[in-house]
Amino acid sequence: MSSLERVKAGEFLSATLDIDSEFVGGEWKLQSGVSFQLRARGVLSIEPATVSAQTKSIIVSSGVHGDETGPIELLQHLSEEILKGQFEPVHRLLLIIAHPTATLAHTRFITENMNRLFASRNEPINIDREIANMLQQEVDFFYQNSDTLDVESGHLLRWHLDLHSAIRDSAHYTFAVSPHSTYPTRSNALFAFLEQADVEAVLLSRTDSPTFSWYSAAKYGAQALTMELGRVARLGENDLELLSAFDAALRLLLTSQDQAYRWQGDKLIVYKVTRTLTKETDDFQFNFPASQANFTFFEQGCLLGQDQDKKYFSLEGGEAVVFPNPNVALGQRACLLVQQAAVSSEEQIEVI
Ligand SMILES: O=C(O)CCC(=O)N[C@@H](CCC(=O)O)C(=O)O
Ligand SMILES: [Zn+2]
Repeated sequence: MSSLERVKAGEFLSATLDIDSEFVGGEWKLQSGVSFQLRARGVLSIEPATVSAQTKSIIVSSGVHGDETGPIELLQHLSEEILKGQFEPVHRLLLIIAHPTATLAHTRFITENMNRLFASRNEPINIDREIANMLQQEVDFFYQNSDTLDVESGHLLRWHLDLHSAIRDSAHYTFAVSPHSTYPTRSNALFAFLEQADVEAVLLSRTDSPTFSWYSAAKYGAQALTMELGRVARLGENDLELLSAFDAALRLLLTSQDQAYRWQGDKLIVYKVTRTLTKETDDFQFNFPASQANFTFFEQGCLLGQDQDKKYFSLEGGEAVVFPNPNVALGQRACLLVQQAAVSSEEQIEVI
């Protein structure tokens, strides 16, 4: 069976992972009127039977880091039901299983961390760069054929949920990073979604980053999030029960014309990113173990790490560390430092 035939039969994941077979794309439609386009390996676009001024354009991506497989399994289940006509989205949808070569190799990436390759188009010198370029083009195509805003309600129509799993312990089992954008991408609807998905915390980034969710937020004003959904495990060994609240909230998002529920400012913990520490030299080191859990809090004045003669101390009010990794490439983020923040719960969420 060709990759196209396998996807049509509901096997989006196994067709994507069969990298030795030639890729065959194509378009087709179900009797319900839902139509599909297999645009590239791991990129499946789905159009609802009818489109209106309220129709959202939602990207759900997984596997940007190849070994973060829980979200990949979740997308396989969702896509299978859509492909078999058992679940019908009412919005435009782009499903992505991003990096099959890294997934097959059980690694985060092959040569370069792909989630640092979305600042601009890359010179295509390795597979991570080639895929990042292809994904940028697919996002361009998907959003360029869509409206940003439902003018009547003022609701944003572009969404991008980039699904990951954390590689270390975390005080919050699920959390999200909201990338910086000059567009108003932090809507009440987005925060209501996070709360419904039982996501425990959200980090508000205040500077540009070269990540996939940043690309959609910064270039297209999409309500984009990098979502950390639990811990890394091998493909087939994920307990998807732990992601059932997220799955339910996603399905609700895909099938509701509009969201009645509003975020009132409770439950979800909001952090602002105070600093991004960048590894400048090979001497960069943390003053805590490499396995330190995400959101470990340091009182003001603690020595967090150093890079040659530069020393990093926690700021006034203390700071918590997220994604600490001293082994990143030079010039890349070694960790985020965050502080809890009070925010307004109006139409757009702002730090008070
Ligand atoms: O658990 C970790 O240390 C890394 C998990 C991960 O892949 N996180 C993303 C976050 C991206 C963002 O800041 O939006 C990453 O590092 O790419
Ligand atoms: Zn990741």
